[in-house]
Amino acid sequence: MTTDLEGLKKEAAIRAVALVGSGMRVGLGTGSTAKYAIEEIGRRLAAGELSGITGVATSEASDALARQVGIPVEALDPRPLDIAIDGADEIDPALNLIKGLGGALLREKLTEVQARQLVIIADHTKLVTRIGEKAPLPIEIARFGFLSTIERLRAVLSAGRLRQNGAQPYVTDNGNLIFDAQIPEGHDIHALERQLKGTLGVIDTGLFLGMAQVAFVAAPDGVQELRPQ
Ligand SMILES: O=C[C@H](O)[C@H](O)[C@H](O)COP(=O)(O)O
Repeated sequence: MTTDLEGLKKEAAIRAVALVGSGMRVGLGTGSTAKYAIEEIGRRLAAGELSGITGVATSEASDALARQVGIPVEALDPRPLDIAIDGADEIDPALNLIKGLGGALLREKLTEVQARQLVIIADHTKLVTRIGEKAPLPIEIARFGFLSTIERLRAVLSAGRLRQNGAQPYVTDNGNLIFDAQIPEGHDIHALERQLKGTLGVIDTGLFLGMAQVAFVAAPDGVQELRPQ
Protein backbone atom coordinates (compact mmCIF):
# COMPACT_ATOMS: atom_id res chain seq x y z
CA MET A 1 0.00 0.00 0.00
CA THR A 2 1.50 3.34 -1.11
CA THR A 3 0.90 6.44 0.96
CA ASP A 4 3.35 8.92 -0.55
CA LEU A 5 1.81 11.24 -3.12
CA GLU A 6 4.32 10.39 -5.87
CA GLY A 7 3.57 6.68 -5.48
CA LEU A 8 -0.17 7.40 -5.61
CA LYS A 9 0.15 9.50 -8.78
CA LYS A 10 2.12 6.70 -10.41
CA GLU A 11 -0.52 4.10 -9.47
CA ALA A 12 -3.26 6.25 -11.03
CA ALA A 13 -1.15 6.74 -14.17
CA ILE A 14 -0.53 3.01 -14.59
CA ARG A 15 -4.29 2.32 -14.35
CA ALA A 16 -4.98 4.90 -17.08
CA VAL A 17 -2.25 3.67 -19.40
CA ALA A 18 -3.77 0.18 -19.22
CA LEU A 19 -6.53 1.67 -21.44
CA VAL A 20 -4.03 2.51 -24.19
CA GLY A 21 -3.90 -0.02 -27.01
CA SER A 22 -1.56 -0.50 -29.98
CA GLY A 23 -2.06 1.89 -32.86
CA MET A 24 -3.75 4.58 -30.77
CA ARG A 25 -3.18 8.32 -31.08
CA VAL A 26 -2.78 9.51 -27.52
CA GLY A 27 -3.04 12.99 -26.02
CA LEU A 28 -0.14 13.37 -23.59
CA GLY A 29 -0.93 15.60 -20.62
CA THR A 30 1.33 17.86 -18.64
CA GLY A 31 2.44 17.96 -15.02
CA SER A 32 3.87 15.78 -12.31
CA THR A 33 1.13 13.11 -12.64
CA ALA A 34 0.92 13.06 -16.45
CA LYS A 35 4.69 12.56 -16.44
CA TYR A 36 4.17 9.07 -14.96
CA ALA A 37 1.69 8.22 -17.72
CA ILE A 38 4.15 9.28 -20.43
CA GLU A 39 6.88 7.20 -18.79
CA GLU A 40 4.55 4.19 -18.53
CA ILE A 41 3.60 4.43 -22.22
CA GLY A 42 7.32 4.56 -23.03
CA ARG A 43 7.96 1.55 -20.80
CA ARG A 44 5.18 -0.47 -22.45
CA LEU A 45 6.48 0.44 -25.92
CA ALA A 46 10.02 -0.61 -24.98
CA ALA A 47 8.70 -3.86 -23.48
CA GLY A 48 6.86 -4.66 -26.71
CA GLU A 49 3.47 -4.51 -24.94
CA LEU A 50 2.39 -1.65 -27.25
CA SER A 51 3.24 -0.66 -30.81
CA GLY A 52 2.25 1.94 -33.36
CA ILE A 53 1.47 4.62 -30.76
CA THR A 54 1.65 8.30 -31.66
CA GLY A 55 1.47 11.01 -29.06
CA VAL A 56 0.23 14.59 -29.22
CA ALA A 57 1.94 16.56 -26.47
CA THR A 58 0.23 19.33 -24.51
CA SER A 59 3.42 21.23 -23.63
CA GLU A 60 7.04 21.58 -24.66
CA ALA A 61 8.02 19.68 -21.49
CA SER A 62 5.76 16.71 -22.29
CA ASP A 63 6.92 16.74 -25.91
CA ALA A 64 10.54 16.47 -24.74
CA LEU A 65 9.75 13.73 -22.21
CA ALA A 66 7.74 11.73 -24.75
CA ARG A 67 10.59 11.79 -27.27
CA GLN A 68 13.05 10.86 -24.54
CA VAL A 69 11.06 7.72 -23.61
CA GLY A 70 10.59 6.71 -27.26
CA ILE A 71 7.04 7.86 -28.04
CA PRO A 72 6.73 9.25 -31.60
CA VAL A 73 5.18 12.71 -31.30
CA GLU A 74 3.07 14.52 -33.90
CA ALA A 75 1.47 17.95 -34.01
CA LEU A 76 -2.23 18.31 -33.28
CA ASP A 77 -4.31 18.09 -36.45
CA PRO A 78 -8.09 17.81 -36.90
CA ARG A 79 -8.20 14.02 -36.56
CA PRO A 80 -9.68 12.73 -33.30
CA LEU A 81 -7.43 11.28 -30.64
CA ASP A 82 -8.34 7.84 -29.30
CA ILE A 83 -7.57 8.82 -25.73
CA ALA A 84 -5.94 11.62 -23.72
CA ILE A 85 -4.48 11.13 -20.26
CA ASP A 86 -3.83 14.12 -18.01
CA GLY A 87 -3.71 15.33 -14.43
CA ALA A 88 -5.91 17.98 -12.84
CA ASP A 89 -5.73 20.53 -10.06
CA GLU A 90 -9.32 20.00 -8.89
CA ILE A 91 -11.92 17.32 -9.70
CA ASP A 92 -15.57 17.66 -8.64
CA PRO A 93 -18.13 14.83 -8.50
CA ALA A 94 -19.29 15.61 -12.08
CA LEU A 95 -15.63 15.36 -13.17
CA ASN A 96 -15.53 19.06 -13.92
CA LEU A 97 -11.95 20.17 -13.54
CA ILE A 98 -9.61 23.01 -12.86
CA LYS A 99 -6.41 22.61 -14.84
CA GLY A 100 -3.46 24.83 -15.65
CA LEU A 101 -1.49 25.28 -12.45
CA GLY A 102 1.37 23.93 -14.55
CA GLY A 103 0.64 26.54 -17.21
CA ALA A 104 -0.42 24.15 -19.98
CA LEU A 105 -4.19 24.75 -20.02
CA LEU A 106 -4.51 26.06 -23.58
CA ARG A 107 -2.69 23.23 -25.34
CA GLU A 108 -4.38 20.77 -22.99
CA LYS A 109 -7.86 22.03 -23.85
CA LEU A 110 -7.11 22.21 -27.58
CA THR A 111 -5.86 18.64 -27.52
CA GLU A 112 -8.28 17.03 -25.08
CA VAL A 113 -11.43 18.40 -26.70
CA GLN A 114 -10.50 16.18 -29.66
CA ALA A 115 -10.10 13.01 -27.57
CA ARG A 116 -12.75 10.30 -27.77
CA GLN A 117 -11.96 9.70 -24.12
CA LEU A 118 -10.32 12.06 -21.61
CA VAL A 119 -8.91 10.11 -18.68
CA ILE A 120 -7.89 12.08 -15.60
CA ILE A 121 -5.26 10.81 -13.19
CA ALA A 122 -4.67 12.25 -9.74
CA ASP A 123 -4.07 11.59 -6.10
CA HIS A 124 -6.96 11.99 -3.66
CA THR A 125 -5.96 15.54 -2.61
CA LYS A 126 -7.41 16.83 -5.92
CA LEU A 127 -10.99 15.82 -5.10
CA VAL A 128 -13.32 18.69 -4.17
CA THR A 129 -17.05 19.08 -3.66
CA ARG A 130 -17.04 22.49 -5.38
CA ILE A 131 -14.81 23.76 -8.19
CA GLY A 132 -12.70 26.60 -6.80
CA GLU A 133 -12.69 25.16 -3.28
CA LYS A 134 -8.91 24.79 -3.04
CA ALA A 135 -7.17 25.82 -6.26
CA PRO A 136 -7.10 29.16 -8.07
CA LEU A 137 -8.51 29.22 -11.59
CA PRO A 138 -5.73 29.85 -14.14
CA ILE A 139 -6.83 32.12 -16.99
CA GLU A 140 -4.53 32.49 -20.01
CA ILE A 141 -4.48 36.08 -21.28
CA ALA A 142 -2.76 37.93 -24.11
CA ARG A 143 0.44 39.72 -23.18
CA PHE A 144 -0.52 42.81 -25.17
CA GLY A 145 -2.65 45.06 -23.00
CA PHE A 146 -2.62 42.60 -20.11
CA LEU A 147 -3.23 45.28 -17.46
CA SER A 148 -6.46 46.25 -19.24
CA THR A 149 -7.50 42.58 -19.49
CA ILE A 150 -6.82 42.13 -15.78
CA GLU A 151 -9.02 45.12 -15.02
CA ARG A 152 -11.82 43.55 -17.07
CA LEU A 153 -11.26 40.23 -15.27
CA ARG A 154 -11.44 41.90 -11.86
CA ALA A 155 -14.95 43.05 -12.75
CA VAL A 156 -15.88 39.34 -13.10
CA LEU A 157 -13.71 37.74 -10.40
CA SER A 158 -12.42 40.31 -7.95
CA ALA A 159 -9.66 38.26 -6.29
CA GLY A 160 -6.68 37.11 -8.28
CA ARG A 161 -3.14 37.86 -9.32
CA LEU A 162 -0.88 37.74 -12.35
CA ARG A 163 1.29 34.61 -12.12
CA GLN A 164 4.96 35.42 -11.58
CA ASN A 165 8.15 33.58 -12.43
CA GLY A 166 10.53 35.21 -9.97
CA ALA A 167 10.46 38.94 -10.66
CA GLN A 168 8.96 38.49 -14.15
CA PRO A 169 5.47 37.52 -15.26
CA TYR A 170 5.17 33.78 -15.97
CA VAL A 171 5.01 33.17 -19.74
CA THR A 172 3.23 30.12 -21.21
CA ASP A 173 4.50 27.93 -24.08
CA ASN A 174 2.25 30.08 -26.27
CA GLY A 175 3.87 33.36 -25.21
CA ASN A 176 0.88 34.42 -23.11
CA LEU A 177 0.43 35.30 -19.43
CA ILE A 178 -1.66 33.69 -16.69
CA PHE A 179 -4.02 35.36 -14.24
CA ASP A 180 -4.81 33.08 -11.27
CA ALA A 181 -8.29 33.95 -9.99
CA GLN A 182 -10.32 32.81 -7.00
CA ILE A 183 -13.82 31.51 -7.71
CA PRO A 184 -16.15 32.66 -4.94
CA GLU A 185 -18.66 30.19 -3.51
CA GLY A 186 -22.03 30.21 -5.23
CA HIS A 187 -20.72 30.93 -8.74
CA ASP A 188 -22.28 28.94 -11.58
CA ILE A 189 -19.14 27.59 -13.26
CA HIS A 190 -20.82 27.17 -16.66
CA ALA A 191 -21.97 30.80 -16.65
CA LEU A 192 -18.54 31.85 -15.40
CA GLU A 193 -16.81 30.02 -18.24
CA ARG A 194 -19.04 31.76 -20.81
CA GLN A 195 -18.43 35.14 -19.18
CA LEU A 196 -14.66 34.67 -19.03
CA LYS A 197 -14.46 33.42 -22.63
CA GLY A 198 -16.38 36.53 -23.65
CA THR A 199 -13.90 38.84 -21.90
CA LEU A 200 -11.59 40.65 -24.31
CA GLY A 201 -7.97 39.56 -23.87
CA VAL A 202 -8.84 36.14 -22.40
CA ILE A 203 -7.53 33.30 -24.52
CA ASP A 204 -8.86 30.40 -22.46
CA THR A 205 -9.54 29.28 -18.93
CA GLY A 206 -8.55 26.28 -16.85
CA LEU A 207 -12.20 25.21 -16.48
CA PHE A 208 -12.62 21.83 -18.20
CA LEU A 209 -16.35 21.28 -17.89
CA GLY A 210 -18.01 18.04 -18.97
CA MET A 211 -14.88 16.91 -20.80
CA ALA A 212 -13.60 13.99 -18.70
CA GLN A 213 -15.23 10.57 -18.99
CA VAL A 214 -13.28 8.86 -16.22
CA ALA A 215 -10.85 9.69 -13.43
CA PHE A 216 -8.46 7.32 -11.70
CA VAL A 217 -7.89 8.79 -8.27
CA ALA A 218 -5.33 7.12 -6.04
CA ALA A 219 -5.65 7.11 -2.25
CA PRO A 220 -3.70 5.08 0.34
CA ASP A 221 -6.44 2.41 0.29
CA GLY A 222 -6.39 2.00 -3.51
CA VAL A 223 -7.24 3.56 -6.86
CA GLN A 224 -10.86 4.63 -7.33
CA GLU A 225 -12.34 4.71 -10.84
CA LEU A 226 -14.73 7.67 -10.91
CA ARG A 227 -17.38 8.47 -13.52
CA PRO A 228 -19.33 11.76 -13.73
CA GLN A 229 -22.11 11.90 -11.08
O1 LIG B 1 -1.01 22.96 -16.57
C1 LIG B 1 -0.92 21.89 -15.97
C2 LIG B 1 -1.91 20.83 -16.00
O2 LIG B 1 -3.23 21.26 -16.11
C3 LIG B 1 -1.76 19.75 -14.95
O3 LIG B 1 -2.45 18.66 -15.42
C4 LIG B 1 -2.29 20.09 -13.60
O4 LIG B 1 -1.72 21.31 -13.17
C5 LIG B 1 -2.01 18.99 -12.59
O5 LIG B 1 -0.64 18.87 -12.40
P1 LIG B 1 0.00 17.90 -11.35
O6 LIG B 1 -0.26 16.52 -11.82
O7 LIG B 1 1.47 18.25 -11.35
O8 LIG B 1 -0.62 18.20 -10.02
